[in-house]
Amino acid sequence: MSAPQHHHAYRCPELLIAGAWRRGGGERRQTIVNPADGQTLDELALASAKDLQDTLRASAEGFELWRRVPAHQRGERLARGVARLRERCEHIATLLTLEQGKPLAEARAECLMAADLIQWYAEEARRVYGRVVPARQPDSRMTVLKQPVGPVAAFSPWNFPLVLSARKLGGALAAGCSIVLKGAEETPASVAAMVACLAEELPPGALQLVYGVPAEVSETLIASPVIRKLSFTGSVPVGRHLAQLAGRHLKRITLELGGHAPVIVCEDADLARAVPLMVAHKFRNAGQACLAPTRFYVARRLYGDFIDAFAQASRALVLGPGLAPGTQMGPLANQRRRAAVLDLIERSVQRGARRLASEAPAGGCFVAPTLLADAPQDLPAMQDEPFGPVACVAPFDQLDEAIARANDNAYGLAGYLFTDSAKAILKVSERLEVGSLAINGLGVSVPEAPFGGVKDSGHGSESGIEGMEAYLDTRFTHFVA
Ligand SMILES: NC(=O)c1ccc[n+]([C@@H]2O[C@H](COP(=O)([O-])OP(=O)(O)OC[C@H]3O[C@@H](n4cnc5c(N)ncnc54)[C@H](O)[C@@H]3O)[C@@H](O)[C@H]2O)c1
Ligand SMILES: O=S(=O)(O)c1ccc(CO)cc1
Repeated sequence: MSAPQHHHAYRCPELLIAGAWRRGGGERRQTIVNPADGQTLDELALASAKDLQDTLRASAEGFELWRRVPAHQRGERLARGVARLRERCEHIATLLTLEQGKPLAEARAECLMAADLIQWYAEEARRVYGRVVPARQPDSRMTVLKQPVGPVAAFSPWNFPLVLSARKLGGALAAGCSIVLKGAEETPASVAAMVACLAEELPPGALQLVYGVPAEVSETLIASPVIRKLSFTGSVPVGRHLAQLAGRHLKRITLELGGHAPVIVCEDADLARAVPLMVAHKFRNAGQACLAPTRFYVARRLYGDFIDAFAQASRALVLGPGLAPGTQMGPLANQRRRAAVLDLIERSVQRGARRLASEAPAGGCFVAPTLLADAPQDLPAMQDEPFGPVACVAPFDQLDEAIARANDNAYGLAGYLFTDSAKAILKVSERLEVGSLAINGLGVSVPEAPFGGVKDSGHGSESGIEGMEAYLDTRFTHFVA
C-alpha cells in the first residue's frame, strides 16, 4: 500500500454527528484509493460504537426539531442548501472524480443532478396534502393526515454517491424526517461536501453522516427503536440481508438493488439515433450504473449493422484518468470491480460469445469497453449484472421472443425500446417487467418521476411523489363535535 499522497484537493471527511463534525472514534481505518492510478489519497477514520449511539440520540432530537419547522420553511431551507451545492459544484466534482474515477464532466453532471433532485423535493415539501373524507354522521369530520415517518437510516453506494444519497436526503428532509446517512466508505469526501451544504441550514441531528464497518452500522441503526425507516441502494445480497433485519425489527424499507437493462431494437429503429445514445449511456461511469443498458436484443435485419456501429462508437471512446481533459471513460471504481468484470468477460467468451473490444490503458482499474456478440440467453454476462463496461447483443425474429428473453432475468429496473411502431410500443409497455421504460431515448431517471424496480431490483420508489410518500405515515382522524 502506498503512502497517502494528499492530493491538493483531497482530504477524508469527518463524521457529522449531532450538528458537529468529529473524527470517527473507531479503531478501523479505510484507505481511500484513486482508481485512476492506484495511489492512496487518504485514510478515513470509521465510527465507533459510541459514535453510533450518539448519532441515534441526536437523530431522535433532530427529528423533534425539524418536524416542527413549517413545510414551506423546510423547502426554503433545503433550497438554500441546494444553491450552496451548485456554487461548490466544481470542488465537489473534483473530489468525486479523485475518489471514484468518473470523468470530471460526469462528476459535474452528477453534482448538478443531485442538486436538481433535492430542489424538486424542496419544492414538493409544501404540497404534502392530506384529504377530507365525507363524514358518516352529522357534526363530525374525517381527515387523513400525512406525517413524517420518523428518523431514517439511509445507505448509499459508491457508483453515484451524490445522486443516490440526494434521493434519500431530499425525500426524508422535505417530508420532515431526520436522516442518518451511511455513505459508501470508498467515496466519502464528495458526499460529505454535499452534506455540509445542506447541514448549514438544518437543526443539529436532522442530517447526520457516518462511515463505519457497514454491518456494524446497519445492525446498530436498524435494531434501534429510534429508526423508523430504511432506504438502501446497492447489491442484491446486501439488500436481502437488510430486508431481513428490517423484517425482524418491523421497519419500513425501500430497496434499489441494481438491474440488467434490456434494450429492444425493432426492425424500423433508427440506428443513427439509437447507437450513439446507447453507447454514451452504456459507458457512462464505465458502466457502473444500475440503469445502464446491458442486454441488447436487435431485430435480425439490423443485427450486423448494429454490431458494427456499436463497436465502432465504443472503440472511439477516449479512456483515461477522470481529471485529464478529453477523457470520456474513466477507470472502474476499484480493483474488486475490475477483477469481477474481467472474470465475467472471460467466462462469457469461454461459453462462445464473440468479443469486440478495444485496449484499456495500463495501470489503474481500467477495463476496455466490450461488446459480447451472438450472446446466448444463458451466457454469464446475460444473466449476471455486469456493473462495468460490458454489453451483450443477440438477434431476434419476433417481438414476442425479444420480450420473453428480456424478461428472462432476475432483475427488473430499467428497460429501453427503439421503434416507431405503435403496436410494438403498446406491447412492450404492457409486458416488459421493469420499473422504468424509455422509448427512443434514455430518460428513465428524472427528479419528478418515480424510479424503482420490480423482481430482484427491489421495491418502493425514489423521486417523484412516490419518493416523498416513502417517508410519510398516514393517519386517519375521526372527530365528532
Ligand atoms: N443499485 C446500485 O446502484 C448499485 C450500487 C453499487 C453496487 N451495486 C451492486 O453491487 C455489486 C457489488 O458491488 P460491491 O462490491 O460494492 O457490493 P457490496 O454488496 O459489497 O456493497 C455494496 C454497498 O453496500 C454496502 N454494504 C455492504 N454490506 C453492508 C451491510 N451489512 N450493511 C449496510 N451496507 C452494507 C457497502 O458499503 C457498499 O456501499 C455490483 O456488482 C452491483 O451489482 C449496485
Ligand atoms: O444519474 S441518474 O441517471 O439519475 C442514476 C440513477 C440511478 C443510478 C443507479 O445506479 C445511477 C444513476
